[in-house]
Amino acid sequence: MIEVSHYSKRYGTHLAVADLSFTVRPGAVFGLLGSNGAGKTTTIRALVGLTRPTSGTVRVQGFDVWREPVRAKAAFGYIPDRPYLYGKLTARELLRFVGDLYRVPDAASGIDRWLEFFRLTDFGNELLETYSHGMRQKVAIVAALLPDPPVLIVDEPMVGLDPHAARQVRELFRGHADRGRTVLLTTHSLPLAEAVCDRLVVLDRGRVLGEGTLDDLRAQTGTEAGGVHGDSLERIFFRLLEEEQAEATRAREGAAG
Ligand SMILES: Nc1ncnc2c1ncn2[C@@H]1O[C@H](COP(=O)(O)OP(=O)(O)OP(=O)(O)O)[C@@H](O)[C@H]1O
Repeated sequence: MIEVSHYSKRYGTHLAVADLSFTVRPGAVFGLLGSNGAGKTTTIRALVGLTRPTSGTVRVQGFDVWREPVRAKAAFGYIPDRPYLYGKLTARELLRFVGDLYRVPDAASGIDRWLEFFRLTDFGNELLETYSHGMRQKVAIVAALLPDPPVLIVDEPMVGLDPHAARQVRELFRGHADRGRTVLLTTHSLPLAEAVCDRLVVLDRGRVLGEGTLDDLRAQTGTEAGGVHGDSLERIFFRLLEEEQAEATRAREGAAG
């Protein structure tokens, strides 16, 4: 379970996220969407304890990430957009380290299974500094999933993955939620969001433009109803941005006139 309540983050005078609230329940995949600079990574960084909220609270599995960081951090796996992996370790060494840290039972056979799943078995004993970007991304995904965390937090998961791996990862996230876990992801990939997310928040410049299921967003934007003929998320996303821009223009003209 993830609970974000009236979260705001200010960098100097710049308000990066303004009064954001949402809840992600077990069994759901929740998507955080938005343009560049919308505040997605800022929100993720608060959820994983890397930045302190200016105001509001963020909770993971009921633990306030700032007040009870160790308990909160034990409950989630985090896949960052640019994962840092120790280059002088092999993939197996890194994953054994993660297995020990989270006290994963029978980690060795889990590691074997994961390496095989991502076609990395032949490279398991190579140093991570020799891995390609996509291979590193796969290792970061395995490191987050090896402890089978109740909550999975993912920032831009598909960057650098080939189409086969991208499909595997999509199915992994859906499967994780379907086993009663909680998944939150940010993405620029509207097809990914459309394929796996139960609910979405669309952010722009730190503010919420829309929230809900795809059908809720269709209703909010007056786009076509759901089902096979329903509007795609892409059209809804652009409609929300257009509405926001039209409103900003009206406000500017009102202020000028
Ligand atoms: N450490 C920081 N110091 C100052 N401003 C920051 C910092 N981190 C982010 N920002 C600002 O906060 C806003 C939101 O940035 P954020 O990285 O959360 O966006 P994003 O939605 O993840 O964008 P993208 O899709 O481009 O990754 C931006 O205006 C950015 O310039």
